[in-house]
Amino acid sequence: MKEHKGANSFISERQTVVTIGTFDGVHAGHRKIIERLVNSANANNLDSVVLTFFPHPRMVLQKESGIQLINTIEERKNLLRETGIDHLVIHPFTHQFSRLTALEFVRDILVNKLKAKKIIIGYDHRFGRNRTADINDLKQFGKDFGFEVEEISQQDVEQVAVSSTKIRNALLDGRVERANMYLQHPFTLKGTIVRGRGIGKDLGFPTANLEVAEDYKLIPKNGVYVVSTIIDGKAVNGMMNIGTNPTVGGKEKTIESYFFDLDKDLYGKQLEIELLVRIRDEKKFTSVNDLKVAMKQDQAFSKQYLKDNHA
Ligand SMILES: Cc1cc2nc3c(=O)[nH]c(=O)nc-3n(C[C@H](O)[C@H](O)[C@H](O)COP(=O)(O)O)c2cc1C
Ligand SMILES: Nc1ncnc2c1ncn2[C@@H]1O[C@H](COP(=O)(O)OP(=O)(O)O)[C@@H](O)[C@H]1O
Repeated sequence: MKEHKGANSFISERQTVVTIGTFDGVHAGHRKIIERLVNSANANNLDSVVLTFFPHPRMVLQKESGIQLINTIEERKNLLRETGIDHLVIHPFTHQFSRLTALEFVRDILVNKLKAKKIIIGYDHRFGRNRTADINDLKQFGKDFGFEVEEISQQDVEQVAVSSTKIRNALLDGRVERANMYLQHPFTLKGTIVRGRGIGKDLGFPTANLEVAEDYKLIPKNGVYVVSTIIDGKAVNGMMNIGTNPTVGGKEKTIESYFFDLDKDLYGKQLEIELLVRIRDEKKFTSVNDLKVAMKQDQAFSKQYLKDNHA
């Protein structure tokens, strides 16, 4: 997969078949559409192109919406790489870009830059300034400019939309097993290990604090989770707490993990941590000792869960 930082720097030998979308989560439904794209490209001797926008249009046009995405752009890129597409075009979505008319978008971007011979698109897709154009306009443009339009049916579009929403809702509810089932891969949190308040070691459970740089990344519901990651090339399991540490008078929301059978300085490391299942709510215990007891129970639960489900 070749990555292009915008349609302007796109180069390909052959003409292309293009699909347009956010593909947040790159879940089962997205994979079906992308499979159609790749098969169509192969059958017609075309290159397959996914055109996506970043920042997400709502991050630019409705800043206050506080949009939360399942994937950061980096994660989305890595997941799309596995699907076998030839090109990923990440076009910068700016106010200026949003002012392009439908004609300008089709002619200048899809036809002239991306060399589209075919476009696979949802029946309800709208585009161009103020989203004025629809799929019938696109079909008419196709006649004018010589490309074909393949429509994704209402049923298929709804399935995709529903599952993105379902995944977000499941994560916000802490139902990560359910989310992972829809995703067909584990939901992850990726970031840098930073210093906390240094209380963990005293508790007997040193916890690596994960700082996620992207403010638009969806963070699942507060609580305790069984997790898995790779540290220095080795698979490591552990348990994570997302919350404010009320027992020790914390205020800020932190994401911290204790990893089993590991004793290593992790400060500054980049980790991508898979969330597997939620164990319980975060609680305000009456003593640090009660917290310790709970964490020992969490550890026992996690190990049993990993044994049963993650051998
Ligand atoms: C598995 C796990 C479960 C936790 N559960 C709770 C909890 O229920 N309530 C709470 O106040 N803190 C909880 N914590 C957070 C601890 O209070 C935290 O690890 C400790 O304050 C260390 O913070 P530090 O790394 O910033 O020093 C939990 C941490 C882990 C790793
Ligand atoms: N098994 C482990 N799991 C998590 N962190 C560990 C482990 N062993 C050592 N560490 C180190 O200990 C640090 C956490 O210790 P802690 O006392 O909780 O301090 P802090 O408040 O800075 O997170 C981690 O960031 C990591 O560098």
